[in-house]
Amino acid sequence: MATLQSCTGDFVLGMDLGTTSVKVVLLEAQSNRVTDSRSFPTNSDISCTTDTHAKEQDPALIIAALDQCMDALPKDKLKKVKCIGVCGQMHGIVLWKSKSGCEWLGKDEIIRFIPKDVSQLITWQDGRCSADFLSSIPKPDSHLSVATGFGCATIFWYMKHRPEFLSDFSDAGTIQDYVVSMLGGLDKCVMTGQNAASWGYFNTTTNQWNTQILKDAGFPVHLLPVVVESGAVAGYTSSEWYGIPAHTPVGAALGDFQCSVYSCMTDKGDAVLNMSTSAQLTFGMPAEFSPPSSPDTLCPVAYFPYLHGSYLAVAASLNGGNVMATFVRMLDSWMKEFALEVNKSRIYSQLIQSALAQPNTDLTVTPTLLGERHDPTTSASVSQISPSNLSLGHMTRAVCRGIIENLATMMPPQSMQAAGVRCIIGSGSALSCNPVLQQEVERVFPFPVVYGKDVDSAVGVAMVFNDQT
Ligand SMILES: Nc1ncnc2c1ncn2[C@@H]1O[C@H](COP(=O)(O)OP(=O)(O)O)[C@@H](O)[C@H]1O
Ligand SMILES: O=C(CO)[C@@H](O)[C@H](O)[C@H](O)[C@H](O)COP(=O)(O)O
Repeated sequence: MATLQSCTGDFVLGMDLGTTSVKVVLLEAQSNRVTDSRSFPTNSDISCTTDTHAKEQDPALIIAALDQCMDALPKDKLKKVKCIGVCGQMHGIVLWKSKSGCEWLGKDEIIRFIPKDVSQLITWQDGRCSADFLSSIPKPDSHLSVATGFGCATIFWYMKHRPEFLSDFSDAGTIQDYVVSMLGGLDKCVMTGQNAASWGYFNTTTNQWNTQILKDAGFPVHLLPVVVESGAVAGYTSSEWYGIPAHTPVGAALGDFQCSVYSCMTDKGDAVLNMSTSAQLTFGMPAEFSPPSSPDTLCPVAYFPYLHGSYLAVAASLNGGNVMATFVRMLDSWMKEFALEVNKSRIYSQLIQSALAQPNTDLTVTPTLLGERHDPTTSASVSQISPSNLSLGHMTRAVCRGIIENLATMMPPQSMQAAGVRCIIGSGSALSCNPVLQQEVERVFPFPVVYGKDVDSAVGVAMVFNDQT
């Protein structure tokens, strides 16, 4: 596998293909400082009328948001990029035809690609694999269980319900693997253990897919990506791209949650609370830790591969910033019924302002709109309602409190203390843009809390590849 030792250039480009937005940063290699960052929402959700559990996104719109970001970065600096690091939403799957997954276009001196023979992205929020369905597929040889929204579970679902869909494609990966494949002109998708673990049927100890188990079940194993080390180079840009020279190294894609950790964890006693569309509370396991041999499906804490063979203990909640976003969408649609049009960011700022003026509430919101992987059938609820606690401030405070308390239920502060945690680092834009969530973190957890910025995963992936050179 190629290395980065001999790369010259002044900047590393970091990219995070998130569930809600795409973020890019330019990291100055010498100082390890971010000089420029851009973020654009993808607005890529596809509404599926036939299956309400389906959660899909349009890759063309994700790449359009990436184009907006790239177009807004300083052109002189892009010419001096020495390496590209990519991360993004884990677990999900997109399929494509390996020879024609994109088309390259050149206009006004800008060379870019657009998706061509590519499926929709079936995301980590997808709920089409029911508990019954999941119990009908083989048991994995892994310490990680398989949940709905995981790439391999989604392939099993298509095998049963729409096998002809799969035969249209020769390659598959997460959306971040797709981007790496297109930039590098790869014939076969490569994937790091971080993303492979998020698909299920991957043994993190041997760093291999459960190929025999999958073959025995008739699974199309030719769709499985080739696994490489986290931190490895996947290939080199096959063309100039937004001024970045051809032949620039592209790192194999990493998970967004591991990259958010890399951007800010400096000490063994640090835990990281990342909140974007979803939320993860995590801390590093000792170097000698090895995971159990089989999964505990009822445990809210999982052990995900990080770097150099180490693991992160993580409470990965499906209910983070998306809960606030759903609340905002609900208010927006109610107001539209009254023929009122209020800008979404105005709704966020009013909610936050109202909740800051309401520091406490007895209203209780259980925020688990999407269930949780260890408890998929749980749903959200509002309780302890009284005539005096129905203001916007009470409701927003209760939503934010519920999101944080749910995380504390999944990873209790006592267990964090016992593991040596002394400080929480807050990251992700849902947290950095919302002081009410910040107050609730500080109230619920008995640790000092410090905050990062809103583009942390993009910074983290740039740092990973800068540290290799
Ligand atoms: N104007 C805003 N004020 C506060 N929070 C916001 C605002 N807009 C979006 N958010 C929060 O940010 C979340 C999305 O964060 P983002 O970093 O874009 O996610 P991802 O990395 O998953 O793409 C939303 O789910 C919402 O909770
Ligand atoms: O579920 C996990 C890890 O198991 C998540 O932490 C993982 O980061 C996924 O990428 C997210 O669910 C999606 O990330 P984001 O778009 O919410 O930032």
